[in-house]
Amino acid sequence: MASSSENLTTNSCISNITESTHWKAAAEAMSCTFSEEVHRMVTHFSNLSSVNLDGTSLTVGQVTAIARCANILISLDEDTRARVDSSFSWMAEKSQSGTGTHGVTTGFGSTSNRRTNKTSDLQSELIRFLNAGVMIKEHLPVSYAKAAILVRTNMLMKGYSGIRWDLLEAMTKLMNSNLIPKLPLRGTISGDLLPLSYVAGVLTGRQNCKVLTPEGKEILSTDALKHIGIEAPFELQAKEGLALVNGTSVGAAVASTVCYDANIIGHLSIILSAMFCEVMKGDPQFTDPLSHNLKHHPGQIESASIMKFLLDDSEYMNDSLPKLKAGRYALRTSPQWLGPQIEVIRFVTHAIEREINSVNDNPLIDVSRDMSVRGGNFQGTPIDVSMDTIRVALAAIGKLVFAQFSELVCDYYNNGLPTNLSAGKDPSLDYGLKGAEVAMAAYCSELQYLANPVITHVQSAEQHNQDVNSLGLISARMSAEAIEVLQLMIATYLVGLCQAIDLRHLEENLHRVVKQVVLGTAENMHPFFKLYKEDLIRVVDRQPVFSYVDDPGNPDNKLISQLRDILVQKAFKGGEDGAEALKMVPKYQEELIERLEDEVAKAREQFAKGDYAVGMRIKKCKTYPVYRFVREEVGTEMLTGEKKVSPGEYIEKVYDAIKEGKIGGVIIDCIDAWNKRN
Ligand SMILES: N[C@@H](Cc1ccccc1)C(=O)O
Repeated sequence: MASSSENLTTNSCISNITESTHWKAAAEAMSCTFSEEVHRMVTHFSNLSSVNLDGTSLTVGQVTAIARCANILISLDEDTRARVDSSFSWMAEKSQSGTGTHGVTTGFGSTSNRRTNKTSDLQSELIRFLNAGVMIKEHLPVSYAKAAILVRTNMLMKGYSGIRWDLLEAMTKLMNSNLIPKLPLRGTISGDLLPLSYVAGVLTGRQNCKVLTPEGKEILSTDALKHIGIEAPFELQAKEGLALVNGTSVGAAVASTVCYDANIIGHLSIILSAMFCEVMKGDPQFTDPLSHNLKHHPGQIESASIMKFLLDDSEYMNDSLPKLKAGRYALRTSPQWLGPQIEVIRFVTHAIEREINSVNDNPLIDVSRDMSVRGGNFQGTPIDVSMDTIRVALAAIGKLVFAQFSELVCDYYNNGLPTNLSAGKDPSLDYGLKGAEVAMAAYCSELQYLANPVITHVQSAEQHNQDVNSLGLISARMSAEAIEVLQLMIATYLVGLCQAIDLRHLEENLHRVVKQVVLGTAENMHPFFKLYKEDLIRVVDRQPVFSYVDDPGNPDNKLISQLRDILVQKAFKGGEDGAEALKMVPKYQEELIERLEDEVAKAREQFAKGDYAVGMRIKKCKTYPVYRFVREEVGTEMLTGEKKVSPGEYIEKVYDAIKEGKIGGVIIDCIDAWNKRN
């Protein structure tokens, strides 16, 4: 993705590039499917062992991998060295010539009317006064700080900032040794001046700037520098302080990880909607391409196509058990709902990928034109707008997950599954996922609250010099929080879906036994009963197993009463034979009850031991990787009141596995064939 805009920001003849070139590059970067892009992103993330920074080709997958893994080696692309060096030399020369360059020989921001020729001292003072953060209780998580340094280094490679190569090398060595400057969590508005000033503080050996070791120990900046072979801290030269701090790298780094996770969640929610259709025994017609092609939104079309692919020969769609007539909106319109969200996620991801490969410094040095240019690329509006927007999409996905989960756990909607999805023998002592349902509502509410925009909260700052400022990092942090909450919802939902799949399996096994008992008992009665076998089977097939199976011996349960009714009706119309058969109905009922109690109990025991008369449908489904992940890779089982394991114990395990990045592979396993098919 980044590669398609490659060179648009490094070309020395930038003025020759027309506006439309960039729109074209942005559009062309979207020419593959969302799935292909997610596939590539996950592969970047999972197989990364090294990254060579050249200022143009960094991806959100790479940033996320480096944020989260300690052993990815970062190097600087030697081919870019000449341009970095020449911008530094240009600045060094000009700083002596007495021309006023903002932040080089003048003061900063609203105070740029001041003048000095002590260019090095000015940069030290910049870092000192920007070290205004507080880190006693909280600081920016180390993973984000590392990603921020990565993104900053990448942008400095572009050669418009007037910074020494040695400083870039020092930043790279710090990252490779996992010695990460401690940055404040809060205090940034447009450019990430405050947090980045602590990176500069470490490089210049400031005593208040600390570094965190891989073991989480806090060490002095000077000790960290010694560790990477730098005995004397750097003395910043003209413009170098500004080059380090005046930009969007921290917000862009956090936003990169948000985009990575959002792509995974966005894609997963398409797969989970198909799985929802399977366990609900929904009608898959909602995936028919006609609807989607006629609406012609690419995200919707792709979502529906993936769902159709997953459902086309799904074992759940092909059995004889009752189907949902028309799914509710959370199922039937899931492609319409998810399509726009993945379009937003994609668009945002591309914007963030442009940002991490952009020049977001000020002032800029154009050696080719022998001038510096004052502008405002530190303004992180692309980050704020992207992160505000993605949060709305995340909230909408969460809403869908909530709606699907709510249908699934309620027997009024779930097409024959037990209420609360409780799987125990005695529903009065098993409330299944009721607690998880409550938690889900809490998560969903928090997520919707987080969807509020940040950009509407801008204050005019720094004596009205920064009278609009983008708050990119704040918005990225809020989005990272939204991701956390949504991941909790997804983990909870996954446990619910797998519970439902196991219940369908139990249902089938019990259904088989009930059918045998109903017919077997009829066989032993009056021959008349045999004539009505089909009717008896129809009753068994239509009546959901879980509506009677917890109390199979109760003569008033729905199965027994319907069987009795049908036999009585038929007997009344059956002449002499019927009259005789009618007398047998009480006996049939008595025997049926006795055998059902016995056989159902036995079948339950057998099922609990993993001895299945009817195999697992899910194993033959294209969504099986999801089930396998939750049950085998994570290590969970069907929950029952009898087993004493609480839902939270399993949800936590699933959440943990998601956090470890394991769900990406599950998505690839599910849609690999779909990707290849295209
Ligand atoms: N971001 C400001 C520079 C600045 C630095 C430090 C404090 C205030 C302002 C600019 O480039 O215009």
